[in-house]
Amino acid sequence: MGVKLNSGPTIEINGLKFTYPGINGHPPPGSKPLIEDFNLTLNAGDRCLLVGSNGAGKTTILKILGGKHMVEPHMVRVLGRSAFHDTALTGSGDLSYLGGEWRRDVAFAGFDVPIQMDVSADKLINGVSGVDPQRRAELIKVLDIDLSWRLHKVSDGQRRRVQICMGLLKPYKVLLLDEITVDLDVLARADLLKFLKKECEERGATIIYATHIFDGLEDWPSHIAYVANGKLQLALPMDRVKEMYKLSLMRTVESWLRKERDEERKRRNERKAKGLPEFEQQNEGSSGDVRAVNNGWAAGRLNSTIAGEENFVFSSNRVLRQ
Ligand SMILES: Nc1ncnc2c1ncn2[C@@H]1O[C@H](COP(=O)(O)OP(=O)(O)OP(=O)(O)O)[C@@H](O)[C@H]1O
Repeated sequence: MGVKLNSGPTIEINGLKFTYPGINGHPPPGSKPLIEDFNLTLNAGDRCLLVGSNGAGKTTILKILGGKHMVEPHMVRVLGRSAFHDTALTGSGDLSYLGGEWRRDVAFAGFDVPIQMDVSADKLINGVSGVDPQRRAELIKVLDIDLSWRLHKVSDGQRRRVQICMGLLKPYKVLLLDEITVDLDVLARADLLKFLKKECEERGATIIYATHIFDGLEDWPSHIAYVANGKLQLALPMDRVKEMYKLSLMRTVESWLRKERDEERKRRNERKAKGLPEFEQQNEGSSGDVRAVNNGWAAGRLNSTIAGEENFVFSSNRVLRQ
């Protein structure tokens, strides 16, 4: 549930629209946006799971939030600022993004160090200045890191632990995680998730976590956001999801993705029957409709094919049926 440390939302996505630029740096003429009509509001303490099928747009959304792609400043506000235009947000460590290119490198003293190079965990982790020694020690313990590890000689999972430790050293206010736990063993993943939850509950951090791995996540998120074809299909507090679906998290998400896939197949067959190309031009056409309301809450009309024609407003701790 949201911790009332900050006044106002920590993350606000308002009518986000985004198209990847073509080779000339501009969106190809006539192309449909990859992300469209996307609205989401999160508060301090919220832990939002971002789910969706491969290619749904999760990484793109996280990268936009992380200031890696330019969008109009009003479309994405992190801690009340535009992540792309206000570089101090990431520079200060208030906003941290772990994913994408980060998977190949470790940010170290202003440089990106390839994670396979011959350098010790000690040098990397203790080489970052301005870090609270207690926080550093806690992270080393949580991730069970041996400081004598040399990055080029350890396993993928051990390297990943060092990398995650580096990414969490500064006490971020907003953390964007793009599936970072794939290499971790069950224990390391469970301990990390517990640490991240504590960060939200005690410090009021806000986390968005995009993942396909639901093991051990049952009681982790406070909210879940489901994206399909670049559109937000559903955004709800977890309590509400459990109440509505009465299934495990994995089975719930599975049911959404199955419906989405079946509908997509049906659409393709209909197109074929009409003599149209089976696959639509990328991001052409979409379904779902979500809008923001003025008081900073997000309102979502669930895609009728997913959960029936119902309207919900969610804040960090309650759902109102409209
Ligand atoms: N740099 C790029 N240029 C053009 N299109 C891109 C680029 N990166 C991603 N895309 C396209 O954007 C769509 C969404 O990709 P994205 O990586 O955001 O999906 P995702 O939901 O994170 O998928 P996954 O679960 O597989 O990681 C895909 O169709 C992909 O092909």
